[in-house]
Amino acid sequence: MPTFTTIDDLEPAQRLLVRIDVNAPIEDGTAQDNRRFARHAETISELLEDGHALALLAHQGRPGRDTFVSLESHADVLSAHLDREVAFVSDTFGEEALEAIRDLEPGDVLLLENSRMCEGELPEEEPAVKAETELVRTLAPEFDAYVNDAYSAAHRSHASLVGFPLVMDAHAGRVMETEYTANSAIRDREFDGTVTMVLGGTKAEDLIPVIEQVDDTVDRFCLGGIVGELFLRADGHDVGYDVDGTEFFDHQWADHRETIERVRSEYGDRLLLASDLAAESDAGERTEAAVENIEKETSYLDVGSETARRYADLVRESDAVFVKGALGVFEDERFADGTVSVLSAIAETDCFSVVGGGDTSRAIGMYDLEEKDFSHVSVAGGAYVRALTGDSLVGIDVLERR
Ligand SMILES: Nc1ncnc2c1ncn2[C@@H]1O[C@H](COP(=O)(O)OP(=O)(O)O)[C@@H](O)[C@H]1O
Ligand SMILES: O=C(OP(=O)(O)O)[C@H](O)COP(=O)(O)O
Repeated sequence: MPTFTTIDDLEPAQRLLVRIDVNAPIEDGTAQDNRRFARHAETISELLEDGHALALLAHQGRPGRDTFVSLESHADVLSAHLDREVAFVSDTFGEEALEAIRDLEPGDVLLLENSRMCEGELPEEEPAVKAETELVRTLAPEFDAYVNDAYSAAHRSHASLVGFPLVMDAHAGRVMETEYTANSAIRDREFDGTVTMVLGGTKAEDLIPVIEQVDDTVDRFCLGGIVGELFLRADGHDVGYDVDGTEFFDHQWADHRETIERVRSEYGDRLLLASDLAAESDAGERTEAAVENIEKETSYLDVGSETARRYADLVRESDAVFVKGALGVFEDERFADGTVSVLSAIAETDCFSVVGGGDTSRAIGMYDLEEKDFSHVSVAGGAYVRALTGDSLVGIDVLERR
């Protein structure tokens, strides 16, 4: 049972600072809808119905990446889900933001600018240090209470997530509460039979520690995506290198090479890698190659069809399956085979299954799969896998410590 308080414990009609996580895929500078908007919209609606006035705090991307953009378009996506206007101010805690915050009336909702554009939000530091940042010190006195609904970012010790609970009344929102309950139940559960974990996506730093920490529970790991390509590089294949200006591989390889090589040699056959990969041909079509024949200058965008079938078969034989991260760029139909084959195989069976990741869980809606065919679909990625390992999440720790 969680030991944090929730929005049920709020006094009526308060001025609330609500941390949500609408970190989303970006196309042409604009936020694309993912499941996070709909889930947070439910918390927001409930708070508005209770007569609160809300300022929403959120982040998008990381400095230096293409996805590091303003939250202006996020306000539009959220407005569509809420069926009411979400005002936006292109400032987080400066004069313009404070003016907009002070104008809030009960029932109003205002989205503040990307918190990662503020000094002090990043990097990861102790909550007590974050509580001293200008962001926290300026915004806290403007509100009666802080609500953290951003479960999917709760593994980050950033100011907007861990600073406020140290200096003001703070509660968990509905997404925080439901994800915490679901993911803790998974963590505490014992499984009979074969447990498979499918790991992909872009963030090796989040996934590699997980492999070692869930070692007792998980029988085999099926790897794909950028993370899988880094492991293929460790096997000496010509893949997992940055080409065409991509910035996925070389810095992750520099940071995690030793761990990747160690995990690869320790886990041997329990760690399954792609035997073929798919890329885009000059004619714009999907083309495939066995890993022995891949070329260093090609950008690979999905596992190949032989690998997709093999992973899907392993999923069908499993009693529990955990997925984090896509096996390819599923947003493009040509490169969705790996991800969709695995998800469809899960949906066909009655195994216990959890699919996590803000991007990955989006594939369920995009490819006409139904949420009811999965035991739990988490809007969190890194936070969910960390919770699976039994590690606590700092954003929840600070709520519990209150
Ligand atoms: N080979 C690849 N090249 C580029 N992007 C990839 C590749 N494989 C997977 N991806 C991308 O990984 C993203 C999901 O990764 P990530 O953000 O780490 O996971 P999540 O948000 O689901 O936790 C997908 O949007 C997908 O496009
Ligand atoms: O999308 C997120 O994480 P996820 O991709 O692991 O689900 C969170 O918003 C955290 O973002 P970050 O991984 O840039 O710190």
